[in-house]
Amino acid sequence: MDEYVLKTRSLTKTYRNTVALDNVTITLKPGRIYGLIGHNGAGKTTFMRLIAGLTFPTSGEINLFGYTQAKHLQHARQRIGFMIEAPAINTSMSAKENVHLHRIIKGIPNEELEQELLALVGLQNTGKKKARNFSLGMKQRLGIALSLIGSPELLILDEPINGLDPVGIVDMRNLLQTLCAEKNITILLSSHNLSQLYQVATDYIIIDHGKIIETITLSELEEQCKQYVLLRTNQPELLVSTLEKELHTQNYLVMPDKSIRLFDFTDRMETLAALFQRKNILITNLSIEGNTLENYYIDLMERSRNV
Ligand SMILES: Nc1ncnc2c1ncn2[C@@H]1O[C@H](COP(=O)(O)OP(=O)(O)OP(=O)(O)O)[C@@H](O)[C@H]1O
Repeated sequence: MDEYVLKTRSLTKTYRNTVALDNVTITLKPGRIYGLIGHNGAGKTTFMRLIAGLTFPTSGEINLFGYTQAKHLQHARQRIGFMIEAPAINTSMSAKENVHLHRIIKGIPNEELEQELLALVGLQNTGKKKARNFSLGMKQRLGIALSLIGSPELLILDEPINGLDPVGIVDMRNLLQTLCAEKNITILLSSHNLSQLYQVATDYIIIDHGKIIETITLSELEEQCKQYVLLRTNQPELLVSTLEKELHTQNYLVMPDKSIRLFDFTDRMETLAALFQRKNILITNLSIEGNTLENYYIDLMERSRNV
């Protein structure tokens, strides 16, 4: 079934001399967490502002929950929540007062929602403390609580992790995963740092100079950045049969140059070295190889810029 929350077709936004977003065609499916990754100025905020209706496209189409026409789109936008640029909080008010104010503005009668949302984002015990005295992580979580007031099906968050300390990052990751898994909210969040969103997002959309240069799922990314033991020997057949017989693994590849990539035992180099010595296999290389996330991202950028 072709289920989707959002589809864009050739979405483009130009400012006077700048193409901020260039022919972006993507589909977001429900129940997933999408990481929009790109350097400063890549077009992430512009994309989010377009979807949220904060600015208008120069050309192209936005299809939100099946609606494309301007008047229907505006209605469909009631089903999204967003925190773009700074969280919309009043810093002279407490967390509870902020949530209350936004609930009233949105005309939502359910008062219990206030406490429920504060608990969800971990701010239920902040009492009268004013938001100006909150940590950045607390402010971000309050901003998310505000964007959840209309019970959105799609949540758009611009750099919610940026600037958080390690504890704040863990809290934010847990919150996002809870929202997706337990509240069934599809999430689109941006970051300029791929590793920041690693293990949080299920899908990664890499953007550069306004263009999507790659979309990749978490498992594909893990595959790309997989570590392996690189083995070289002049007895590759013997080595392979030893791996199978002694270590009971077939998780290896023999490369055209007869080197062997072993994807198991990456943390057991001593075991491997001892085994090959015992079996009198002369090893000329035994090292851990593989792309790091950082290298993967840098390579991707370089390749796209050289096209
Ligand atoms: N209102 C505007 N007027 C003119 N140019 C703009 C405007 N908004 C964005 N731009 C330009 O569009 C491009 C994309 O900007 P955008 O803010 O979407 O990038 P970004 O990926 O969100 O970057 P950052 O991480 O720095 O926020 C940049 O070159 C930016 O200078």
